Amino acid sequence: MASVRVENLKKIFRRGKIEVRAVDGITITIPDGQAFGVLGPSGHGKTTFLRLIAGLEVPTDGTIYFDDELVSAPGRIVVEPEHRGIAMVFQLWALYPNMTVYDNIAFPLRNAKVPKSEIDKKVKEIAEELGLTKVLNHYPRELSGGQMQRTAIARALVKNPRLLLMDEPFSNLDAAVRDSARALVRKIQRERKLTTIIVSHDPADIFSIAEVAGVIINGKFAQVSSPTDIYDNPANEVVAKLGGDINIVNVTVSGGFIYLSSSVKVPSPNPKLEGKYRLGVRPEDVMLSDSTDAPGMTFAGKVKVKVSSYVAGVFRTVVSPIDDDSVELMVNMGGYVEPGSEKNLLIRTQKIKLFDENGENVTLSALKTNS
Ligand SMILES: Nc1ncnc2c1ncn2[C@@H]1O[C@H](COP(=O)(O)OP(=O)(O)OP(=O)(O)O)[C@@H](O)[C@H]1O
Repeated sequence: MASVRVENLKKIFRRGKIEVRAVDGITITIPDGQAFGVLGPSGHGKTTFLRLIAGLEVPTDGTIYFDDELVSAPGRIVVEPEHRGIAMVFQLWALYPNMTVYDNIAFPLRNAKVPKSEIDKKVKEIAEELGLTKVLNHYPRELSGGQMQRTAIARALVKNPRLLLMDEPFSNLDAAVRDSARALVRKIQRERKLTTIIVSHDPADIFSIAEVAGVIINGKFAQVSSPTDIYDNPANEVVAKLGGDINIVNVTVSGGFIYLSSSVKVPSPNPKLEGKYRLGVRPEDVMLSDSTDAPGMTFAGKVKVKVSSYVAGVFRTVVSPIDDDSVELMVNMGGYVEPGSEKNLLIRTQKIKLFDENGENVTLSALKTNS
């Protein structure tokens, strides 16, 4: 296993006269044994970052070390990808359909010209570890979904990599098997303490596997923290949206209250803030009730239900303050709520976030005041 140390890493692509700064000055250390997740929108440098670590791209600037060994330097690859001890997984599902489980797992070893007897030993060992011994002679079409996943993982791990790199590994799986695939990768990563970097645009991939996550925006890490912290305390509005569904509404903060409309308000978490902000609150931190209180929630005012639709196990219900139709909030409800009905809006105020005009999270910032 290895630690990965990246210093001031840059990759600039040139398309004619246009420069694309795919990776724009990343410095990070991923300790030995850690599962590190890279979350980011499409086209913001996730794959390029991973390819630089793999040695498939030459850095424009900056250095990469595996432990204390320099592997990439400005303008040159010092250690070739095949000598880095890495396994790369692009899609967990992608087994070779015309090869047996045995041959699928043996493939990377044959490629590396490992002697036959050693291949046999290693394939059998990893098959035993992953419960595949009985299906070594089966073809992928004869496997259950779980066996396919385990075969793909066995193939990634058979060379005993010191670093596992995964690029959107679950994107081709159906929702039902995706969860078990994530759980399996997490279990194996934790058991083996295998340094792992997983990149995805899907927060569920990152949050279910990574111990530490970095959010990459425009080739830079906008935030590096625990997944929980990224979800609960996003550095800015873009990170907040990448982390999951969030209501964002324009608000006025005045006299210690945040006004969503003139009649819907909650206490401000920061008495120093005054003026116009954008409020962020996740659907699970808002509820509708006939009562004005619920544990941990604050009554904000009266709202009218606009739409209630069933999505993935919850009724996504859109409401507006009764005195301002232009403000909309999405609330997750356990049952259908009749459009047109009036309800009390309750908000878990300790979970709200306030963003300034630059999108920065100023919820608890003592320095930023607009007075
Ligand atoms: N070989 C290349 N030549 C020119 N531009 C490139 C090349 N590879 C990537 N880019 C550009 O660099 C930027 C970052 O691309 P990258 O693939 O790293 O993003 P990403 O976050 O992985 O996106 P996605 O999730 O869509 O794969 C994009 O603007 C992309 O068009």
